[in-house]
Amino acid sequence: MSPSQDAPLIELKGIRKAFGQNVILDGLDLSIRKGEALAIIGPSGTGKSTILRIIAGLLAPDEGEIYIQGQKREGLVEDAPDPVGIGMVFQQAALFDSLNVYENVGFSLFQHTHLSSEDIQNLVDRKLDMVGLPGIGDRFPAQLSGGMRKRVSFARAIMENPEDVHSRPEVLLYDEPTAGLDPIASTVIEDLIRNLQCNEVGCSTYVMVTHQDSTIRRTADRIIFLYQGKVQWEGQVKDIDTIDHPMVRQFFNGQVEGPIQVAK
Ligand SMILES: Nc1ncnc2c1ncn2[C@@H]1O[C@H](COP(=O)(O)OP(=O)(O)OP(=O)(O)O)[C@@H](O)[C@H]1O
Repeated sequence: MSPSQDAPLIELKGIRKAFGQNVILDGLDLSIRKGEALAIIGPSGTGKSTILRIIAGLLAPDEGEIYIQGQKREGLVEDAPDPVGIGMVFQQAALFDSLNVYENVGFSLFQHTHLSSEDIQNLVDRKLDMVGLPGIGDRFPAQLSGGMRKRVSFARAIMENPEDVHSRPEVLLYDEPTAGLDPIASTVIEDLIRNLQCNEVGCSTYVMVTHQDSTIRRTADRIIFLYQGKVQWEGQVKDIDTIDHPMVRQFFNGQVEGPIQVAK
């Protein structure tokens, strides 16, 4: 294997990020390989979403270097495109209240393609089927439950432009995609994330931030545990019930007492 094939797809080196006096990431190193399903876990407020925003090129670190496919990123993604597409699935993305589900999910296709309404309708129907919500295209967001709105947002986030084969990002960043969903709806989304990962030509890469035990177990291969600005533990999903790392045990057992300081 040549060195470039062997290189990580994404590499963060010595990343430091503070908001005011509050140091969130403190010399973070992280490598992500092509085809990996990585979960970043850790207590609330430890900087998991901040890492996703830095990887996506939406937020600049104060210090440190970011390499995408071996190429050093200068500035933000808006300054220079990355050599591979990196997409972020914002689960909280609000739907447009004045548009129905069909118009919301097909929004980018209406804006950026010349597809017919019928073609867009078919593509939207397929995505709604995938998120387990067939036949709701005519409804408006106000007529949906909170969980249904999240799944519609998800359907919109994974909509691809069939006129542009490159519209599908090679790396997807998921920020708490199953938060607030019931266990069955969570399973639908978890399976979908896994099924979307691999196709005939290979496996794409994703980074998952989640607090949901089922989502960690069902969507991740590798896990990093973040606390106090650094990676405290790194391992495989299969290790989480047997590893005796005190922070990992406290986290999965939901214990108040332990090395992780609980904000009271
Ligand atoms: N733009 C910002 N300005 C000021 N502080 C910020 C900003 N963005 C994030 N923070 C702070 O940085 C810290 C880390 O936030 P972040 O959202 O990355 O944590 P998280 O681990 O994803 O948390 P959670 O699990 O609760 O979603 C928090 O204390 C947050 O208040």
